[in-house]
Amino acid sequence: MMSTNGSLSGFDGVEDILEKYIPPEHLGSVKRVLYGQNCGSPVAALALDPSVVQISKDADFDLKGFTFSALPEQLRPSRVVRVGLIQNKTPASTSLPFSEQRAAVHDRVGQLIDTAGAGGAKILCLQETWPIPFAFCTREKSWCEFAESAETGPSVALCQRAARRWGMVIICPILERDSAHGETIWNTAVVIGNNGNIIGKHRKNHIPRVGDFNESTYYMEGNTGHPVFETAFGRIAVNICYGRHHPMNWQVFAMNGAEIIFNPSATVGELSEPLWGIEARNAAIANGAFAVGINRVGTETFPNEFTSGDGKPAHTDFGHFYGSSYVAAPDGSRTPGLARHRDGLMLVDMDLNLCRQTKDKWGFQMTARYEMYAEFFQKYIQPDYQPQIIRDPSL
Ligand SMILES: NC(=O)NCCC(=O)O
Repeated sequence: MMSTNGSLSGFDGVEDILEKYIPPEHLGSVKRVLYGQNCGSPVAALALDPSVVQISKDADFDLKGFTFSALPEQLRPSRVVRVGLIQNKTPASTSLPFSEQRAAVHDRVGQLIDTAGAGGAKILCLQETWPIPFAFCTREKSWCEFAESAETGPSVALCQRAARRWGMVIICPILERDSAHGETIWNTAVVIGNNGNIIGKHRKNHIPRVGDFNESTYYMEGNTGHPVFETAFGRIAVNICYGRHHPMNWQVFAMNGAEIIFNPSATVGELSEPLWGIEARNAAIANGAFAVGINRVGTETFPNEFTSGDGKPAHTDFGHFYGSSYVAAPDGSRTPGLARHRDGLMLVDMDLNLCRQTKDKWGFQMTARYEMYAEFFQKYIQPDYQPQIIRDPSL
C-alpha cells in the first residue's frame, strides 16, 4: 500500500509509529530497549545550522543530526568527528539518455554533498554505485556504459572537487571500469582524502545472487582485501552492501584497525528490511567500531521487463529501496533511520574514543579465541573436512 506521501506500507518509518502509539510513560523504556543508550542516555540530537535546515526544506530532503559521546578520559583528549551519510533516489527516468541521467544524479548528489560540507561533515559516505540506477536486475549490458575509472571518472572528479572545497573525506562508491585489466568491471568505493587526493579504493568482496540482485552478471568478487584508510579524521573502511551479511567481512576490517566501517548499500524492502537494523548494529557491537548503514531510496523502473528465475512474473521495477540509513555505535546504541521514501542527509558527531572504551568494558576482542577459530578454519577449508558432530549413541 502506498501512502499519500509516497512511503510504502502506509508509514514513514518505525520511529513515527513508536512516537505516535507508545504511551508517553513507556516511550523512554521502549526506546532504551530498541535503540540502546549512549553513556547512559538516549542518543542525543545534534543541533544543526539553521541555514542547513533551510536548504533541506527548500530542496526537499530529510535532514537528521545526532551525537554519540564517550566518557571523558584523563590521558587522552576526546576525538569527535562529524560524519555525514547521504541516501538518494535516482532522480531521472531510466529511459532518458545516459548523459542526462548522469547529469541529473550529479546535480542532486552534488547539492547533498555541498549541504553536508556546509553542515560541517568531515567524513562523508554516499550510497552504493550512486551515479547510476541500480540496473543490475536487468542483466542488460548497456548499463556498463556507466562504469568509470576509479582514478579519473567524472563522478570521482565531482567528489574530489567537493572534498577540496569542504576539506572533507568522501567515500565515493561507483561502478568501476578497470581498463588496464581488459575493461573489467568492479563494484568499488573510492576513498578521497580531505585534500581531494585519492587515498585508495576497495572493491566489493561479496556479490549477491538473490532475487533481482543479478550483480554477478556484471562484476566479480573484489580483489582488494580489507583495506583500512587512515584519514585526517580517523581510520575508516568500507564494507559494500551484501558484505554486511558476512560477519567476518566486518570483523577483518575492524581487525585491521577501522574505527568507522561504512556500509554503502542498495537493498529493497521485500528482501531485507527486517535485517537492516540488525546487521550493521551487530557489527558495531561485535567489533568495537562505529557502523554506518546507507541505503538507496525510491522505486526504480526500467524500460524492459526482466525475470530472475524465481517464479515471479516478468516485471520492470526492482521493488522499493527503503532508505532508513542509520549509524550504530560500539556500545550498541543507534540513531533512528533517515526516511524510507525521501532523499536524506544525516550528520553525526561521534567521539571515536568510544571504540576503545567499549573494548575495555566488554573485552570481546580480548576473549575472542582467534587461535581456536584459526585452527578450525584451517580444517574446514580442506576438501576432506568432516563436521564435528557427536551423535547421541541411543539414536
Ligand atoms: N547491492 C547488494 O549487494 N544488494 C544485495 C541485497 C542485500 O544485501 O540486501
